[in-house]
Amino acid sequence: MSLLLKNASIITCDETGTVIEDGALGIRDGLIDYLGKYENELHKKYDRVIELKQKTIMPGFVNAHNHAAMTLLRNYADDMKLMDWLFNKIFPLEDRLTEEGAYWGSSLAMLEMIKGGTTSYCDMYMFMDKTAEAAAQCGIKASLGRGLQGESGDDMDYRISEALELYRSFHKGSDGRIRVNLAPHSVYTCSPAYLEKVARVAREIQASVQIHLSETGDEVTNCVEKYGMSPVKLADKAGLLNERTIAAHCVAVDDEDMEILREREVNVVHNPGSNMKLASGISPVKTMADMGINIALGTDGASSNNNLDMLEEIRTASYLQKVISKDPTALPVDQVLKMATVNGAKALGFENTGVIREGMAADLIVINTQKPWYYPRYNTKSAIVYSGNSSDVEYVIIDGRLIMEKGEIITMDEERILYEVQKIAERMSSI
Ligand SMILES: CSC[C@H]1O[C@@H](n2cnc3c(O)ncnc32)[C@H](O)[C@@H]1O
Ligand SMILES: [Zn+2]
Repeated sequence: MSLLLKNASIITCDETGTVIEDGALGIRDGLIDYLGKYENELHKKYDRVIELKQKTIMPGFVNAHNHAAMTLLRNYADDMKLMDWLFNKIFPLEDRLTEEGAYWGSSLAMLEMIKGGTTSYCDMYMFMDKTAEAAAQCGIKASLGRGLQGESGDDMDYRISEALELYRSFHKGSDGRIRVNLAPHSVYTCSPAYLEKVARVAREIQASVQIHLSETGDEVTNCVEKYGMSPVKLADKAGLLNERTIAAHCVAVDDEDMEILREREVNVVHNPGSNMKLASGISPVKTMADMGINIALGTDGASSNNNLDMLEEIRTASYLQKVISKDPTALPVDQVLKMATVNGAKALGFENTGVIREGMAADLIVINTQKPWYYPRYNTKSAIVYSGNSSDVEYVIIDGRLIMEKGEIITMDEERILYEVQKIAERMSSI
């Protein structure tokens, strides 16, 4: 079905930050086939026309670091430091996670992401075949990695085998909406030999790699004590760092680390909400972006954030860099919007999304900007970044398909997801 969206402000997130007022956007075969002012009779070329007066179209957000099924652990363990939170609360509860839990927890995350305007995301977790099923049902674009942790021996091979099985079954599935990556968790849960093995396998199949890297000062101190080098240097020595690598966090990085990340063309994912809640620190993303490193944005899992709201991450990212640099020009509107869209698409290897342009995939959201907090309208992009609400997202379109219309999710059963999740959470936490 072809679709024409008309009379909207269109934020393109293109190179020059173009905004088209009273614009029209045509969609055919999943792609944007018209972008510009409404022209007479244009509507006759499309099967359906949606009138969007006072509304704003922009690219869907790309959440470049998440653990979807962790919605099941939302509000389970708060106000703790990373290592205490992870090893004493999260890992033990995750040992009780089942396939069913992963499916419904992932579905809940997708429901929340779609409602907040996210059209693509990256995941590292367990039971990823179940997450892939949920993604296929939802229609969201997803880069999925089975989390890998290991020291040596058989154990490491069994997890990597699972990751390869996931790759064979789902990579480029759902009309290309699902990708599979390799996901070594971190330098503190994987031995150097294990990281080397993952790097070798990734090279063989040309897969993307995602890893938590230098999330805290403690991680760096322990790594230097144990291996005599920083996590970035260790990951580089293992052969893990290249233009297909997604490095989440990069909070505790020094000049040499950042130079390595730049040289290897690593994609860094900034997770300001999680970094603040776990008191991990503030990533020097302005410095890294100024060096030319591709910086994307992510929420991290719902247990360390505690939501999957990309608009909140956008605002937090901008404010945090202004505060630490004492420079209000740090991470201005256009830059932070790109981090949440086109930079994320690049990081995840989704080449055809993140920007509104003819020929690109129609991965779009419509925000109802006819609300008090968007007025007066001097600058639509600023209004969205600094005073917008994710609950104002009314339409979500992915590959030209309506996933949400007037706030109603079309592809998933919202009521059932909430019911199943509550049942599973009660079962998990009561054992
Ligand atoms: C092995 S699957 C992924 C693994 O990552 C854990 N996790 C979630 N958030 C973080 C974070 O901020 N730093 C490190 N690890 C994190 C999650 O609980 C899973 O066990
Ligand atoms: Zn994470």
